[in-house]
Amino acid sequence: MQITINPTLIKGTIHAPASKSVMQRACAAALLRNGITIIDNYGQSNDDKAAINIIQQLGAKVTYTDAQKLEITSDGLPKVSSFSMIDCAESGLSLRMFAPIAALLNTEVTFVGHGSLLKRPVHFIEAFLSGLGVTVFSNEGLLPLEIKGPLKPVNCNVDGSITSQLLTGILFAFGTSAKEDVSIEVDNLKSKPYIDLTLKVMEDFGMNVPVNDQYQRFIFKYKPSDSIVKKTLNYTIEGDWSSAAFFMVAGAIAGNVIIKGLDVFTTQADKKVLEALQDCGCRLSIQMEQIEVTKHELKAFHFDATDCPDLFPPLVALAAHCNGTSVIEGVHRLEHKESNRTLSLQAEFEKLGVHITIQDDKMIIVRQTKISEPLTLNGHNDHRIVMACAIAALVAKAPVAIDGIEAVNKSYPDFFRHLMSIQK
Ligand SMILES: O=C(O)C1=C[C@@H](OP(=O)(O)O)[C@@H](O)[C@H](O)C1
Ligand SMILES: C=C(OP(=O)(O)O)C(=O)O
Repeated sequence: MQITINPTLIKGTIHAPASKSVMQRACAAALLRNGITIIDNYGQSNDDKAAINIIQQLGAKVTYTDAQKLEITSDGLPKVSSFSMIDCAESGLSLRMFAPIAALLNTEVTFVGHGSLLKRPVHFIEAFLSGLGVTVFSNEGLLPLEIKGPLKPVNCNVDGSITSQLLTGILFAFGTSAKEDVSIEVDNLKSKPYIDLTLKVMEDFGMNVPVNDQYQRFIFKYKPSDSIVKKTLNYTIEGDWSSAAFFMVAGAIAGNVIIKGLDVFTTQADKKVLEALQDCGCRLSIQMEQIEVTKHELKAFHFDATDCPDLFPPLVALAAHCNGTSVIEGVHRLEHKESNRTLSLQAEFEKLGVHITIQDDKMIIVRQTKISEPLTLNGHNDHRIVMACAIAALVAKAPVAIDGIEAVNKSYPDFFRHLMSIQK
């Protein structure tokens, strides 16, 4: 599907969608909890739907209540009736988080996926799980991934340099099954705040939470598990800073946006977008109930996105409108996302007259002359590239068409409806 964005000023209020990072973790935690969990403000993106389907496959009962909530009933142990196919759609987190959880079973399960997930590596999941005695086969480092446990938690080592998502899954799996003190050594962990988020959700769900020794070691102290059914847990999914970042940038470059529904005390990694907005000189008002961003003369900024890689696309759209040369660090984190985001951002922003060069781990972004003819951008089947292009198009000199806009369904199905609602 294609959309054409005409350059325009914007003004209005957006309610941030539910965080898919929190929602998918809450699904995992509800599966591993013995009792009923009622989820309010549940996510409805494709990644959220993938996690809901997966926990059903792994034995949880999920119903949608009249009060627009999600009720999840589980006896706390993943289970499958016989050979089972677990479909992660395009969600990297669902694959990497549920693989160690499904490995707790002694039944064979096969993880499959679609679209961009078919190109994302699984060799590190294979290496880690087979080191723990799990039988694992991949398709030469790609999906499908066959797993047959049972995984037994023992002292182990995991590489955190490509992604934090596998560690998230290991923490959930160990938190539910450790029968003695165990520690997980982690090398070179990236995306650290996502691990804070995992520990926070584990705590909220009453799980056995490990001690975090400077993100290098996670130590579980044995807690005997009780088999009694716990009382119903009500859990609300907080708003998503990663999605909201696009509209904050839109306010900074093209008018005025108020964003509601965000927790300013969150552990979400992408709250760090506020630092870039502060540095570039837009007008920013941060209150408990809302964040307001208003257009102003913008200057170049320097930002380290190593631990919040999803901010690259919106921050490139911001840098593209700043005077001077902006630098964003953490380029090595971009290769294994829905597209190779370094290449996608370079290709599409070049068409908009923005020059992006790479120096080792740094992305250098320089605004050049704006192109005054209508042009067509490619979304690279990557939701964040589509959203970055759409925001940048608000301040182009001519109409900009964007192909493949359905990719936004992965994280933010309402993105274009929200964007239309604030165009003046
Ligand atoms: O745990 C999570 O919810 C996520 C972790 C990050 O991935 P990496 O740990 O691979 O950087 C992030 O990019 C992804 O969108 C969501
Ligand atoms: C990379 C992303 O998600 P995931 O890795 O969970 O597919 C994302 O949402 O940008």
